[in-house]
Amino acid sequence: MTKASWLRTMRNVLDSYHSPAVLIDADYNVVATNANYDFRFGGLDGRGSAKCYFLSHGYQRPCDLEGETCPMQEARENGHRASVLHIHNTPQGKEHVGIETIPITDEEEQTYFIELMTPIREVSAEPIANKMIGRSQAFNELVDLLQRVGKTDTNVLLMGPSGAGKELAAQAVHATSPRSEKPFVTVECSGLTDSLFESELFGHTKGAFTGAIHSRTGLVQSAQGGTLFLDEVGDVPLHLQVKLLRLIETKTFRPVGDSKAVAANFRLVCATHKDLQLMVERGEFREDLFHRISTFPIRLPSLSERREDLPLLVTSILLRIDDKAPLRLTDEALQLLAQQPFKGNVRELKNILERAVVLRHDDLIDVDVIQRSLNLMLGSTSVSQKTEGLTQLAAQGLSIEQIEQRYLDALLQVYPDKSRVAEIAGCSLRTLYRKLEQ
Ligand SMILES: Nc1ncnc2c1ncn2[C@@H]1O[C@H](COP(=O)(O)OP(=O)(O)OP(=O)(O)O)[C@@H](O)[C@H]1O
Repeated sequence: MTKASWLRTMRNVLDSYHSPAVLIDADYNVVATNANYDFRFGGLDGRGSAKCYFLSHGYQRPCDLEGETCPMQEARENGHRASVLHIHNTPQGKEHVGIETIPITDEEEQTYFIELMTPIREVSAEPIANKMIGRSQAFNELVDLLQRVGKTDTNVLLMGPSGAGKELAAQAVHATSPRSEKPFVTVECSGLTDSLFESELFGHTKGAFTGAIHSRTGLVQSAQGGTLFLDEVGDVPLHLQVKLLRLIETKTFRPVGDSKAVAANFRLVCATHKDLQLMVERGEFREDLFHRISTFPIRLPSLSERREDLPLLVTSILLRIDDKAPLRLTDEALQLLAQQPFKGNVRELKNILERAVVLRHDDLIDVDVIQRSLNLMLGSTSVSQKTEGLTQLAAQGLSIEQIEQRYLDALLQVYPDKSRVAEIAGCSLRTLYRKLEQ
């Protein structure tokens, strides 16, 4: 077979793939593309060939010399498939793409590589209002893990500081999974009291207890076929953890008041900002449950570990706040933001920007407005002053519940908006109302 006819055959092979695919020679030249690649990425544009690193990234030299992993090099060295996550330039802007590189040889024993590309839709490298956003190395490593585990049915434990995006990451795992067409159900574990735990999770029959006028479907049943997301799993009290363990181990549950066990079918994703391993050592979290839920642990980077993403996040959040007005920050305003420690991560950034939008004079937000927005937060030190004497309260012999009530009362005196209070207290609005009723 001549080289030309071998290449023709390879084009047919590429066309048999549903995803964008290219054929690359050992010298980084893309020598053939399939129709899907041409449609999404613009093709070779009449050129016989082009360097893969130039086509995908605009680089003048191979990716590894630009500080990125080159899947082709790995495939060449190991002689088997290699996969990485890259950000590619496309006619639609920068896009996260999963790349799988397969080494092959032609009849003259020359090595070529087939590269299959899977555009990753759950995240974005461009400012978009409602997606998980980022471009930094730390973010890309996170996306790579979410994608890999997303395709399986493995239990995932998302760890990381508050406001870093654990819930968004859980949704990305679900959206990547074969269960994506089924429900994604969140269980807010903080604030689940003894009496609520079972009826919330497992549901109850009519008349199961006083006040159970109707039967009720539990969250586990609602997640049937889909993903059950246990948020703040570290907040489940020790004596209730055994019930969770039983559910996870047996994949069955019994609605309150029902004698029959029901089969549960869900994929488990948990999240926590607590150090569960330390809690296990202290006897605050069951070791068997910890091992069950942490099959695939993923640590989310804090915002300070991915500061390069700040400008992109700012644009996306401004778009989310108002997609009609072309809101922007001056360079000086962005610099002031970049100096903030962001202990509250993306959620804190969002709050600063929301306040700035309220305070702004026009669509270009300047440094003074950002400073005023930051000052408003500093002004809320009255909250910490009000809550400072917690240890004294404990010394008075008050229970955790009583201290919690005082904390919430202090927050309510400063913030009339209960959603804001729930956000600061780190619980859902529903949980806040429940606690206030108590
Ligand atoms: N990468 C991201 N891109 C865009 N928005 C983000 C990103 N990460 C987080 N956010 C936003 O920040 C806020 C907090 O995110 P999320 O609730 O997922 O954090 P969390 O880690 O689950 O917080 P907590 O531990 O307090 O529950 C949300 O409004 C979310 O949309």
